[in-house]
Amino acid sequence: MTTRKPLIAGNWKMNLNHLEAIALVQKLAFTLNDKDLARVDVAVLPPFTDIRSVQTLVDGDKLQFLYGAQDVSRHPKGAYTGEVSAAMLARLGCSFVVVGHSERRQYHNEDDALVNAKVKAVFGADMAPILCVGEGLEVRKAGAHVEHCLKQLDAGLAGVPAEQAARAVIAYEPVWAIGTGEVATPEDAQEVCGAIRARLAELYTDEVAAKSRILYGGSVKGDNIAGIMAQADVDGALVGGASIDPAEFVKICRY
Ligand SMILES: O=C(CO)COP(=O)(O)O
Repeated sequence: MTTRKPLIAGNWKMNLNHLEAIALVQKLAFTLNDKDLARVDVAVLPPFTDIRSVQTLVDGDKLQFLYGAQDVSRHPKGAYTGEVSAAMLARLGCSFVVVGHSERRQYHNEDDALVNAKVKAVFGADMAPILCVGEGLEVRKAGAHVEHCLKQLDAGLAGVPAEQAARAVIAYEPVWAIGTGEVATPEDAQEVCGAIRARLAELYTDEVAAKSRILYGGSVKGDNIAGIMAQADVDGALVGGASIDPAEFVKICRY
């Protein structure tokens, strides 16, 4: 049986100023010890402008943290004003890039084709995408949530070969649970995460499915993480609001 090391990733979104960002990483570094980091992978996902500083802290103090970005350009280079390429992020030591977050799908009109192109750009630069899927409230009420998420998964991974897919991190983030305080039940999280793993086995192989880490995201806090992590197919969490509060994030990492 493949054992998957849990991953707790903090998506800071567009929060914190530069000094607060540095202070947060320093607090996490001070609090999380080798035992914690042997048990779980901990990653922070700052805005682009803070990644270089996070890299300096991680390299300078030989911290065991991972880090990544919240978005990436689909283009490799060239005249794309305002864009940041996957190669640029890889050179900054990023391990992960969030792709297809519902906030980008919703506010920046990112469709499945763009999400797929970004997933490929991230793999092409030897990083791992954190591919987000998740349904809105209407879809859930209609009982079509599993189907909806699998469709987003299929589209996000279209044309991605098995050797890359095994590195993918998939995050199930129901839109109705993001920033609302309304966390999914552990059973809800397991239903969709289990379906995602079964689909990875169909799309690729049992081995790919067994290796891929599947996260839950949406109102994860220190007092609800344990039940979610107890589920067979939940390998970690993508944490928003609680990830910029060091005490709360540490509590989550120590679920
Ligand atoms: O969107 C999320 C992480 O990507 C979840 O955000 P919250 O934890 O604030 O609900």
